[in-house]
Amino acid sequence: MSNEQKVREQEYLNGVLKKIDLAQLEAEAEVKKSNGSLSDVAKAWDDVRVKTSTYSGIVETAMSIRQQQQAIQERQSAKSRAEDRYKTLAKQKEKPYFARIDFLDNAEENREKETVYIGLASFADDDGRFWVYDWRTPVASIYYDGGLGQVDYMTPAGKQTADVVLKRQFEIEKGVIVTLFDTEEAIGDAMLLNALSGESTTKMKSIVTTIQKEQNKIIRNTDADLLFVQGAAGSGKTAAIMQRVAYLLYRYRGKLNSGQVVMFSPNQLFNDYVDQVLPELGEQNLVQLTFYQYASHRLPRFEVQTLEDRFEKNKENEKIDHLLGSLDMFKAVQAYAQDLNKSGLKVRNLNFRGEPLLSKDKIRSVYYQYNENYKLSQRLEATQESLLRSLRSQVGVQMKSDWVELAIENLSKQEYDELVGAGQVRLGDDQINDAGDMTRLHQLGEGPKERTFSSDAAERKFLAKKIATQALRPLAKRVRRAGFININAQFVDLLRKLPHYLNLADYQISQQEWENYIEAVIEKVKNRQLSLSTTTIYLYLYDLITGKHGQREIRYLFIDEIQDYTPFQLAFLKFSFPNAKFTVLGDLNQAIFTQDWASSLEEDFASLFNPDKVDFVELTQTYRSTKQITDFSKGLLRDGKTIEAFNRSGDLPTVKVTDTEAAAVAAVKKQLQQNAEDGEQTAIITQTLSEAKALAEALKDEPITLIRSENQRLAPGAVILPSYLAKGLEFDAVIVWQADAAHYSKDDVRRLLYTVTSRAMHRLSLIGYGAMSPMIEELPDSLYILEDDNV
Ligand SMILES: Nc1ncnc2c1ncn2[C@@H]1O[C@H](COP(=O)(O)OP(=O)(O)OP(=O)(O)O)[C@@H](O)[C@H]1O
Repeated sequence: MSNEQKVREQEYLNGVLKKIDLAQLEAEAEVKKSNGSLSDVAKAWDDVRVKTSTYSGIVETAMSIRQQQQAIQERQSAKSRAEDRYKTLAKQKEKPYFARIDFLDNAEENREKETVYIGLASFADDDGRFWVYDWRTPVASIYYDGGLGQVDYMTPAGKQTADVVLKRQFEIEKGVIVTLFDTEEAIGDAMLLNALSGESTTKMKSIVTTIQKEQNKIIRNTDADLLFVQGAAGSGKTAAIMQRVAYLLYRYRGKLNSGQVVMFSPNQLFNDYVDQVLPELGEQNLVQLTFYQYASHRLPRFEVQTLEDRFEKNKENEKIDHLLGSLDMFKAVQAYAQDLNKSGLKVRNLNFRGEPLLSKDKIRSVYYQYNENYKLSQRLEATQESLLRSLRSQVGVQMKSDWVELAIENLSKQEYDELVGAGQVRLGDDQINDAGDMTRLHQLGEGPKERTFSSDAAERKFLAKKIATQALRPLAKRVRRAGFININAQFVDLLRKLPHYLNLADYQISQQEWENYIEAVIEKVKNRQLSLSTTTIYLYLYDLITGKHGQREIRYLFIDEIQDYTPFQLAFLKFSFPNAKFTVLGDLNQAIFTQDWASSLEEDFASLFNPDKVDFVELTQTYRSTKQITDFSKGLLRDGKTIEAFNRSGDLPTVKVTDTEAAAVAAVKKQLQQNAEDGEQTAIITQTLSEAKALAEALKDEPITLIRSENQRLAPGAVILPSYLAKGLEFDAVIVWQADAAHYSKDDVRRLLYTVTSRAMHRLSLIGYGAMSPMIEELPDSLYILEDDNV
């Protein structure tokens, strides 16, 4: 790169910065102006005359209040627009752009060379000249999608082709170009290497300057209803979808807001880890939650199984879990619910004063009096209406009953006043808040009013009606909430009848095993506990019976770590978010909950969508770890060959197996100190929580934080955490604890070992005691350094 070119680029940069300065001054003036006009409008409140003596006066007052409100709203939004612009400009001033492309647009006849600078946001001056283009504009796609020469890119008007003649990348700091280089590749390795060599922080960063071609496909996909991303650990799946959200919010600005984008993430720690990416890109955060949070929010009275419990304690029922998580099960629930249209609804009596007022039989006969063409939801609605009518007619019956008579006699003065509404001060002028209040005031007339009755009988009737209505109100509420349906009994009934809807033998489950399982579930339900798979079935059944339509306003749904979901859960999410387009990310090699059947997940889920609307992207290149760490972790897998390490070099992983546990703890301490000296943030990853606790106790003199629950915050400095909480996260250095034969020898923890080792960016140490893990022993010696056990 000639010096002359560098000087010219710096001149361009200076020009941009000057324009940004000007624009910032304007934005500042705009903020001030809107502040001023806001206070003018506020003062105008004094001019609003409150006229309440005549109806036209009230209407006039209401109109001027409304106008006032509108004026304030307009000024307020002008103010926040100006403030947003000011903030964006301030950010742009630090680093207005990071790349430049020169190209000839094949669509244009005279084919003049165009130059486009690409940054985090567009910047145009008052004359409409674009100095910088947002990375999400169609033309910016050229930068990510190819090297020099012909490149296709998508615009809202269709596919375009450009002939790229220059790609230049910049590092700008405080208004000065630090480095710049031309590249022929999509994104130069040098830039990527630079981006990847940094230290980890507790927050994920945006990757816009170095988005890779395959990731760009994920980010800009707008066609698919289901976009399935399969990618190795550290291949940037999460990074890509965070940028995808920013892209979608930009592309559909005005039609889509961040509240309509939901992400299901593996744990709360992960939510914390990624929550800066979108704000860094100038967008608001999306809604993030875990499946556990979603389910337990919907079932507040149940204790839904936690991650810890799911991972550590519930491994005995694999066959049954397989069945409960299957699409067969999903369809069986549907078929069962369909049959409830004919018979079989489980209801409970609606008791009043200890007696059934609306008995089970009565409710059931109402429910089934409608013809078979009714949907379950219509049937329920019609039943509710009918039961509410019965309750209303009960008011008349109850009014004449002895208990009401007694209640009237026993009324205290205060209760009496409350019932008749006597002595209450009517709405006075001092209580007028808005035009609605004023209209009410007009209708009520003025002054407090005592209620008088024409006769004792009239008074008694009035009181009796009030008392009976009040007493029946909780029952009406239960009817409205469909509280007469005995959903627990219904759920157990579903499990009992399941063999009519699917073949247990397909899942190698005997009748006896199934019955035993049902007994265990009944016990759990009595204690208000549900496993994650049963929770989903329970919710689905409930939604089918009550006709819940799901959250229609959600437009995009992201599911990270999809391999830990069951097909049932996914089908349920599709049902619950009927208008959402799905982007799901997974790595079958990191399936730590669902094990073997994870391999059919992709197919199962895709079968729920129109095949023309399903896209699949595979990411094989990994970015997180050094080549040495990636080669080691992929070596642990039976079929890890397709994973390609990015060529960033570091030390070989070390493996140390000591004779005793105490010696292994000492080795961990030593490694921790070494990492701290080298400025590498360490995570010690254990298999289970109890092991994490035990090790934390043994290391209690070290500055280290135990992360025991997914709801905890990720702390800076060294941490110790169980494997299932490390999902999706990354650390400079990882120490895998108990990496030995006693803990890592069965094949079912192979993926787990892969998952935990792939969390390391720069340094990986495996420490255990007793015998070496056979999974490590199988690896070629060249992949790691075996340290002897003298500490
Ligand atoms: N194009 C890129 N440029 C710079 N850094 C990248 C790029 N792609 C990914 N990375 C970085 O690589 C690391 C791993 O990315 P990410 O966490 O998105 O991977 P993942 O596929 O979700 O991994 P896992 O399945 O293990 O959770 C992150 O630090 C991310 O910032």
